[in-house]
Amino acid sequence: MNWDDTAPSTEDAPAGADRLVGPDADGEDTAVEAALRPKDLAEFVGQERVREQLDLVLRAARARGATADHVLLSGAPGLGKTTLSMIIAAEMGAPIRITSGPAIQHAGDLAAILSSLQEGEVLFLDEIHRMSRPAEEMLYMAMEDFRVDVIVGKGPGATAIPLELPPFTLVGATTRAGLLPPPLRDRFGFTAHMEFYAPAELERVIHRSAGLLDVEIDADGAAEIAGRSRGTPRIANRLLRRVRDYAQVKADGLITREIASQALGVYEVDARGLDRLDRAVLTALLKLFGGGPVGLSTLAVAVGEERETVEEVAEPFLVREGLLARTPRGRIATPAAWAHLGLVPPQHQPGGSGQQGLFGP
Ligand SMILES: Nc1ncnc2c1ncn2[C@@H]1O[C@H](COP(=O)(O)OP(=O)(O)OP(=O)(O)O)[C@@H](O)[C@H]1O
Ligand SMILES: [Mg+2]
Repeated sequence: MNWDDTAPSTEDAPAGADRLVGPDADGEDTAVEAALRPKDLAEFVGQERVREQLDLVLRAARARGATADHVLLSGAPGLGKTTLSMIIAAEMGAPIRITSGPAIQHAGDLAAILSSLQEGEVLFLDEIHRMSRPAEEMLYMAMEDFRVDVIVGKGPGATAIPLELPPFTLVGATTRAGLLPPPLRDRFGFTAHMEFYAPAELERVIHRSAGLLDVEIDADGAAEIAGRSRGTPRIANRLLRRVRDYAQVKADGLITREIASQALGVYEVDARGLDRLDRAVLTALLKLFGGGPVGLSTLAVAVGEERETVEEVAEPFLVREGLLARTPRGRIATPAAWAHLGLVPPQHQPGGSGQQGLFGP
């Protein structure tokens, strides 16, 4: 049993990975994302500050005829980190090599990759926070001095053979910048913090994807999907595909506000982007516990889910949306939660417990 609330979850098969509004890529996403990825900075929607800063970094490097500084991309899943890494390579006219932290368990794995890089190449290291310690230490030196020490042999006879590397650009991506050791974080010349997207930006993502997928959609239809996409382009693209199916089967193909709303109703994604699990958690909190405070375990039992599922799959978005708050005394619902589910909070009488409306006579 895991009593440590701050322990990172195992990320191999995240609970809720099959949700329509889940932030992680599913099999279908993987197949279509390549086609929907913006190819250069100009096509990349939103993230104005990141785009402007990155544009300067890349332009300056190009003007100097140099390899760009190492870049760290941090942000929630589905916000465009992989996409940006490919854009960095494209903008630099450089090839890109793609690997990930979990794939590099031994320092030797990293040495093999580093020593085969071409000059100027972009090395994309996804989930960089999940690299092993020895590999991480090798990376420090590679990033700073473009050199690695390859250890040959074992025990007292082991020797370190220095190996020069061509200059390269490391692009690291992480959903948890806080887990990166400071010496690693400090070796990046530029860190881009990716934010959730505003509805208007998601509308642009949706119109762009609709064009590429040859789907007809009007402005209101795009706005309706954007409002349910939880600030995440990956979710926007996924909802667009489901609404397209509905529009083809049930209507003439054109996505209007009404069609989008009906389609996402079928998939139980509500006007604010909550799905069935999110609403079950909120409903239990409001109806069974008068809005809380209630402990996580009790809440999980009430909705028939694992504690971790409620905590890691449902709660982050509910907290972000200001519908639920985690307090030392337990989970509580905010006034916005009552309003969203169309329920009336129990009367708060002076000096009363606040639960009399539900539990009183
Ligand atoms: N700014 C953007 N403009 C247009 N489309 C975008 C943008 N950002 C992301 N997308 C689209 O969203 C999808 C997911 O993006 P991407 O794979 O880059 O996310 P990620 O941050 O790498 O996610 P993960 O953390 O799961 O690896 C892609 O299909 C991409 O086309
Ligand atoms: Mg990615």
